[in-house]
Amino acid sequence: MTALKVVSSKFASEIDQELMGSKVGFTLQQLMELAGFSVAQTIQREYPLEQNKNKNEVLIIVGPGNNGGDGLVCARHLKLFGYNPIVYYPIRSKRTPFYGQLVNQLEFFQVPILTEEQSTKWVDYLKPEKTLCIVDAIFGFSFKPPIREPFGSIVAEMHKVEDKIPIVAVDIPTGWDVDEGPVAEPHTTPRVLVSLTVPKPCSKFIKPERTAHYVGGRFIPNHFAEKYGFEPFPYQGTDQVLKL
Ligand SMILES: NC(=O)C1=CN([C@@H]2O[C@H](COP(=O)(O)OP(=O)(O)OC[C@H]3O[C@@H](n4cnc5c(N)ncnc54)[C@H](O)[C@@H]3O)[C@@H](O)[C@H]2O)[C@@H](O)CC1
Ligand SMILES: [K+]
Repeated sequence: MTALKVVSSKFASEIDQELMGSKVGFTLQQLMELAGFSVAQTIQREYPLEQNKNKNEVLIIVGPGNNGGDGLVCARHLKLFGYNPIVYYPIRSKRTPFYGQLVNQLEFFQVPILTEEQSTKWVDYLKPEKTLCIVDAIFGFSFKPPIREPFGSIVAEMHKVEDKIPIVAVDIPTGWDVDEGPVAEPHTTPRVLVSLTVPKPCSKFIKPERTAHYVGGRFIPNHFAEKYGFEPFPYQGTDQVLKL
């Protein structure tokens, strides 16, 4: 058990900017690949296929920003791990051509992405007998409540099924205020939270008996963590995630 250390939404975005600034020089693509990979690795730890013989579907709900991008990457890795990911991507980002490339990769990997027509019936893809978990890649640390449509209705539907089908939240449980936690409706309560780089303050509101907490996105050196005032996480070996 590691002492929980958090950074505010303001620091989280500063960390991002510094990593992708001219001095350090990471690209968004590099960080997103590791972030999405770490979410897929967490799912493999929490819901191994060997222990879930008749279930292999994972519904990945993808939002319009970088949190959504992490979800697209996660879907590709899950497919490689032997899962059957299905992607629901209601508002496709045009922010950079990179999102289109991630979608092309999913098509290449034969990962289904719900069409506009299928999207109206996306809840039909939530089947407790088949769906291992839902990946909440809707919003991350740039979310500001109140939630706008169509995501308000989507989150309300997720909340209805969350006791039957576990939700794995990427970085922030969607609907939660990044610093204040589950203060607004609608919101979901995940079974698993994967904090990226370092947990955000809202993670203090998760209940350990309900939600397993992992940190992933293993891409910063120890001196950088210390500069932002948090202890480096003791990842083991080649692991991309650490259960807190
Ligand atoms: N260093 C890191 O930790 C990394 C973070 N990444 C991911 O990037 C995320 C942050 O990405 P972004 O800054 O793109 O932001 P988000 O993905 O959190 O969300 C931004 C999008 O949400 C919309 N939005 C915000 N509030 C809304 C509301 N109330 N209703 C409806 N739409 C709303 C915005 O218009 C924008 O399109 C992180 O949480 C993490 O998942 C990774 O992709 C890369 C590395
Ligand atoms: K999320």
